[in-house]
Amino acid sequence: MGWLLYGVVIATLAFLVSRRFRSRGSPLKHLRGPPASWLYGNVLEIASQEKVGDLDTKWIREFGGAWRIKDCFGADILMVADPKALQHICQKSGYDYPKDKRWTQLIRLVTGNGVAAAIGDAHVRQRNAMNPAFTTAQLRQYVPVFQRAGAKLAAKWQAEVMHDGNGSRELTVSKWLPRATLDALGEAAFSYQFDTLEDDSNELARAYLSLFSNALYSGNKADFLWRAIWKFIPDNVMDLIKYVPAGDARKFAKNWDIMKDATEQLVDQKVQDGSNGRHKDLMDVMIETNSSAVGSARVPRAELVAQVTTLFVAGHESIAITTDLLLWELAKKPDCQEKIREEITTLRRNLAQRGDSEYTIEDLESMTYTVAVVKELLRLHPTGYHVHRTTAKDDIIPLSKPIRLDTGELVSEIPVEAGQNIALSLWGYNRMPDVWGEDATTFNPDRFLDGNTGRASNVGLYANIMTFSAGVRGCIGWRFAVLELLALVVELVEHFHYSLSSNRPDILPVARGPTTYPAPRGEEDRGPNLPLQVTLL
Ligand code: HEM
Repeated sequence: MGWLLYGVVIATLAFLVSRRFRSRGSPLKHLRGPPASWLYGNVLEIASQEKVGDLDTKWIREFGGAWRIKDCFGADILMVADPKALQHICQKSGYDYPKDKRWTQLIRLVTGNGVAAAIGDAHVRQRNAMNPAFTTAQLRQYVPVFQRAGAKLAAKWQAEVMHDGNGSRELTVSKWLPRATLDALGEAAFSYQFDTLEDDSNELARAYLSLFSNALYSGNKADFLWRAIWKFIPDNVMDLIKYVPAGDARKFAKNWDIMKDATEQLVDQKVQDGSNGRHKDLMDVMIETNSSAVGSARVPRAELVAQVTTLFVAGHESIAITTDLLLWELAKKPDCQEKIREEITTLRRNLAQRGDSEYTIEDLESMTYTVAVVKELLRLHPTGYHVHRTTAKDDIIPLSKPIRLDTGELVSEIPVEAGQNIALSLWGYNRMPDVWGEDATTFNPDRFLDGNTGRASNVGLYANIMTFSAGVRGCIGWRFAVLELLALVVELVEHFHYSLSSNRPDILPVARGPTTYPAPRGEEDRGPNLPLQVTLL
């Protein structure tokens, strides 16, 4: 029954969509782009490319910093990697380039109507309620939490590698990292102990930990067609989609019910108890900011709950996967591990001299080589490799380097109509030879020590990279993420040496879902899966 409904809706809307796009005469019609099927456009090949970014690399080489790809049913998507275009869209145009409706709908299904899905006034209100939880003063309090989570994971790995007595073992590091980052976020955000490193039976933790695999491309092509028509469905009708007994919606709805019920209880308890004299966690700050807001600036309870689920979803797997990728790069570079260890030795010595056991933001940021490694990793491996936007009004997007149209004409700007979908290639920009030089695809942390932070300036939120996107919809947790990454590197590199697994050395960064992840060749469809040989030093 569900599939019948699915088929009828898709067939009807496909007809409408194709008429709409054929009749419009898009201003993108002379933009060059790859060949595409009418039904699936280029979206299927993006989800099934061998390595994330293979296509972006090919397309940038062929067409320059902006090109046209196709969505399902023949609709145009403007794809950009050009730094000036990204600055214009993300940093200079405020809310003129909102998220593509398909993505906000998907996010609403997964996390409720929190800040990542909210648009317009609701977004401003939610961002304002969240901002005070990410100030330097607040971040200072989260650093010891990151340190404890990393140390606990290191102890776990130590027990694992000592299990058969020889101090070296192949570990699937990606199995453990999301637990450590979820535990850290639980404590920093809520003073809540998930303790998933000890026991993963907590229902709420399981709901969060299984979300990522639910969002992967399962090989069901109909999901792409289904999502392509969401753009044309009014929001109140979309709210009923979770009841359609087919596709992603069903999986997400089940997860959402668990997350929502448990999170409501947590939020209500927090509102009632306050911080009770202990350090304020992220949620205490959000609740306090909200209770002093008046009228329409106040975030209603349902949004507050969605806010929390959003933070948990946005803030744990992203860091876990980035750490996977970081350990993978380090496993290929023993000299790099050694340099990091030298800085950790200095850090521990300084702490001992001060009589401290906990490090601070300044301690972490003074580890210049380690910071350069984290920057370089974030540049080479942006977990969210594409970000999707649309245009709220007609506009002209400037380019830093002209591109050639199919007429042969060279242009330095692209006119766009209201409602045009745009894919921002964060991956493409981060690896553009025009910006990063001829070694753009090489892992070389020294570029950040040599002051080569890219030839385009003031792009993105950190280190001139687009990994955290930018502007009003840029990542609110970017500094939280960088500090947690640094703390994890300290705790996980100090006593362990990493090398590639001799059984499965061929690791691919794959793109089966909205975020990339590492997996051995042949095991790409199973989600993050990084085996490394871990040796206790
Ligand atoms: C390495 C880790 C992370 C990466 C690579 C990352 C990346 C991103 C990107 C690219 C966006 C923009 C998405 C879009 O425009 O569609 C984003 C948004 C967001 N991120 Fe992160 N993020 C990371 C960690 C975190 C953490 C730790 C938190 C919170 C604790 C967080 C919270 C958010 C939120 C709430 C948004 C939505 C912002 C809005 O729409 O106003 N992220 N992130």
